Amino acid sequence: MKITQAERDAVYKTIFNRRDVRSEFKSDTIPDDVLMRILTAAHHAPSVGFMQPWDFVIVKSDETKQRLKQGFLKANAEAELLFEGERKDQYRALKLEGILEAPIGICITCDRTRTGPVVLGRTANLDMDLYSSVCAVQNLWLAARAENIGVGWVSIIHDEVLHQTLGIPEHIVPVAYLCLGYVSTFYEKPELEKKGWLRRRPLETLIHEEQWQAK
Ligand SMILES: Cc1cc2c(cc1C)N(C[C@H](O)[C@H](O)[C@H](O)COP(=O)(O)O)c1[nH]c(=O)[nH]c(=O)c1N2
Repeated sequence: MKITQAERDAVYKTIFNRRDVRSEFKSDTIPDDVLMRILTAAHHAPSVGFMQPWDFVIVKSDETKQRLKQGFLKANAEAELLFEGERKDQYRALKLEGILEAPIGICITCDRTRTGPVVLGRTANLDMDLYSSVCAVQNLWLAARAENIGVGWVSIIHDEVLHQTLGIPEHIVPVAYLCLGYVSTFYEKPELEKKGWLRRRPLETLIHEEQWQAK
């Protein structure tokens, strides 16, 4: 199957216009068939040895979201202490999650035992299963963008909060907690860039010919 030029352009358009969304969620429900398309895209991510180590925990209730929000507030208060001076003020002014506003939360996990102790491709580096679940996150993020649905990754929360709140078994790793919803707007640039936190690095400073060079 050959990808046409228009289809190629649509893929790049989706990649370049994907954003991390925190503040612009609308309360509109995501229809089940749309959610299933997005989850199916996540489930078609590459995985080491075709291990498919992911599960998807879907969060819709206010009660669960409130508990997760408390977890965020605690972790965020700890995070604030790590920044100093002006940077701390800047950090405090950022909104870094949309847990309550987003109609749906999805926790993508990694079952490190899924296909037994020896997995094709995971023999030299055991973390390949985690990387596989991250591939599912990215597929979900891009598929959601193609559906005009925003996604925000909330990592300022301790794993134990996700384990306890979502009943995730101990041997399963919560890889990502994602907030999903239709949005009022997608920013053209990363919000952290827009708000002066960091800028995109020039690509040419990140490309190394043959050998890694300090740049
Ligand atoms: C692993 C990981 C974890 C997080 C994020 C991303 C990733 C990949 N990002 C989003 C991040 O800030 C964002 O991707 C960058 O700022 C670039 O912006 P765009 O995604 O291009 O809009 C993110 N954003 C946020 O507001 N709170 C968070 O806890 C996190 N955590």
